[in-house]
Amino acid sequence: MDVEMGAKDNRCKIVVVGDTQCGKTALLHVFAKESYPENYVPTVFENYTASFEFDKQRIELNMWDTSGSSYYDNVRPLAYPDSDAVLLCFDISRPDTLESILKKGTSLARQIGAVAYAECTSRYSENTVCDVFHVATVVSINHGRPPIPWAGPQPILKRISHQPPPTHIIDPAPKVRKDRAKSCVIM
Ligand SMILES: Nc1nc2c(ncn2[C@@H]2O[C@H](COP(=O)(O)OP(=O)(O)OP(=O)(O)O)[C@@H](O)[C@H]2O)c(=O)[nH]1
Repeated sequence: MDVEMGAKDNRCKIVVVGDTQCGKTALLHVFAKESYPENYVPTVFENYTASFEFDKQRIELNMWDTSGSSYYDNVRPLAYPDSDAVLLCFDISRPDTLESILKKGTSLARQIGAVAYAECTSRYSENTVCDVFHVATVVSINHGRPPIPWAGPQPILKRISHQPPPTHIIDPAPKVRKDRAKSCVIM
């Protein structure tokens, strides 16, 4: 996760990438609009905002939803400049989406120094979605450091573990819990 936090305004730009239909829009919709989108509408580019108080600071997240379609491979990178965090998403019930994001995203993750891994289900648990964005926020305001000091007593961060070195991401593969998790995020 690449993090460059504006010290004065606490504004973060978070870009969400991953294969088509892996659940990016649902993730953002649940977090920013507190509702689950029942109908699938393919995204080209979409922006969401959310503001909240975190660790006695006012945080404003500006979240960029991108298309997972290869048709937009050339325009997607236009979203990356100035981002504080890039969420590399995959669908835990579709291993091909993990392979794909690892192929496309591992060099990006290495380049930017990915720091955390989280699972969530937008459909069944808003809390798990909040976990993802809380960790993204923690890492952002910690200037890219993984959320170790936060991982203990706070249930909200329980699911979060350090991302292993990229070569270990697939082996062992993340546990598949099709009933609960849909979207997973490597930050
Ligand atoms: N069961 C389940 N389905 C989900 C979940 N999140 C998204 N979906 C479904 O997966 C489909 C795709 O979701 P989107 O969020 O639109 O996927 P996307 O990654 O934004 O897709 P693109 O715009 O094509 O890149 C939709 O039918 C959603 O209802 C989830 O957590 N659980």
